Amino acid sequence: MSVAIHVHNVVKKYDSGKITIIPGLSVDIKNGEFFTLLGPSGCGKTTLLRMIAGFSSVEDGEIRFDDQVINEIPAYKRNIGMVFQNYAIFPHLTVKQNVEYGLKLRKLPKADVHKRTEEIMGVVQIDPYKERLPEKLSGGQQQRVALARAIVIRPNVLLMDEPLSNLDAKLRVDMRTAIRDIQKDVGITTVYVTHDQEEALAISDRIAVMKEGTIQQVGNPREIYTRPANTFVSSFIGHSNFFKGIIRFKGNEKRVVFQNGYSISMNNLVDDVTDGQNVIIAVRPEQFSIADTGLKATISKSTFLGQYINYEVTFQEEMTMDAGMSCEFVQDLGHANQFYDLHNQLYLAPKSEKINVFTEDGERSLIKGVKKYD
Ligand SMILES: Nc1ncnc2c1ncn2[C@@H]1O[C@H](COP(=O)(O)OP(=O)(O)OP(=O)(O)O)[C@@H](O)[C@H]1O
Repeated sequence: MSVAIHVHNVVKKYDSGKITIIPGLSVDIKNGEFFTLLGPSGCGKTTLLRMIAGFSSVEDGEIRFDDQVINEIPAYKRNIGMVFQNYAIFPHLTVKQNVEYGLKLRKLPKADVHKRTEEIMGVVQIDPYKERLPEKLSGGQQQRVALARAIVIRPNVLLMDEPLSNLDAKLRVDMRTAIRDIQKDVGITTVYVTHDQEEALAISDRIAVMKEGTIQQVGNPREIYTRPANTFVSSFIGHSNFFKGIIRFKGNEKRVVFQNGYSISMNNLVDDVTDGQNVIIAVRPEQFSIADTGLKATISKSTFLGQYINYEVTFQEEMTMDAGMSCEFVQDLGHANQFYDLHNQLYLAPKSEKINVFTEDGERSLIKGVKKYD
């Protein structure tokens, strides 16, 4: 029976309380949801996952599965399925024996063991190799075995820690689609850890973006990408070009003005912005269009990526947040009719309806709830 997971004010300390890794974190994960913890290395994703699993103690706060507090329940009684980066399957057992293992441990009747094993091997598509030893399987196939072994026991929750990071790029993409489909098929609450933002966007119902043991934002992939809560999320998920700017009121209209005087009208800024307020304007590489006037950019590098050309550009130093910052824009080859070489100069104009504006310290978004995106 799949459950909701409630994490309430949870604290993690190491070194007899001297180091605090998670200072008090709360998050609610819905029943049946594919929920991803995403953040840079060392931010505490694995620590949080291990606390949910019961492998790591909880110093303060509470973790509940539905209504049941599980803080003191040992890992083996939490009925959890886990999949790790290093597949953790038994090398001396065949695929079928690996999958059966957890069921036999639970002393299920033989007929049930057989039925459930066959069923799951079908779901994750490993039945053709069921008599093989793991060493005779590819990485992707081994990871399917690990997944089958984790879900065959019908756990309350499925926890996955960077399960794809040992696979090559193409297989990662295939496997993430497979994992997503299988998770929806069996409908089990899943917490997935990754530091790969593209993977998180592709696979998740919702994502929690973490930094230094705190959650910066929780939202569905589209919200996280299009409406990041602060500049950390904005630059961690995809690329953002940050410019210094200032808010100007012109009658009923609110504008953000770049340092070179170029301005764009914003119709969805929060009410508490003030005339003359310093802000940070975040423009995604794909949010620029080439124009006759706007921000003057010089091409410093161009990379052909098949469907797109990615350009690195420099703007006037005082316009960007820091002088060494790499700025980027992309040109969709399907629509572009002119291409640029090194040192070429051009004007880039941000498409204003999607631009995010943040407070000067980058901590808060100044755009308020825009619900519809094109
Ligand atoms: N047993 C431990 N004792 C002391 N510090 C620890 C211990 N385990 C983890 N840490 C520290 O806790 C922090 C969070 O680690 P954690 O493994 O949760 O990060 P992560 O976000 O999963 O990173 P990665 O993506 O690199 O796996 C790190 O700074 C790590 O050094």
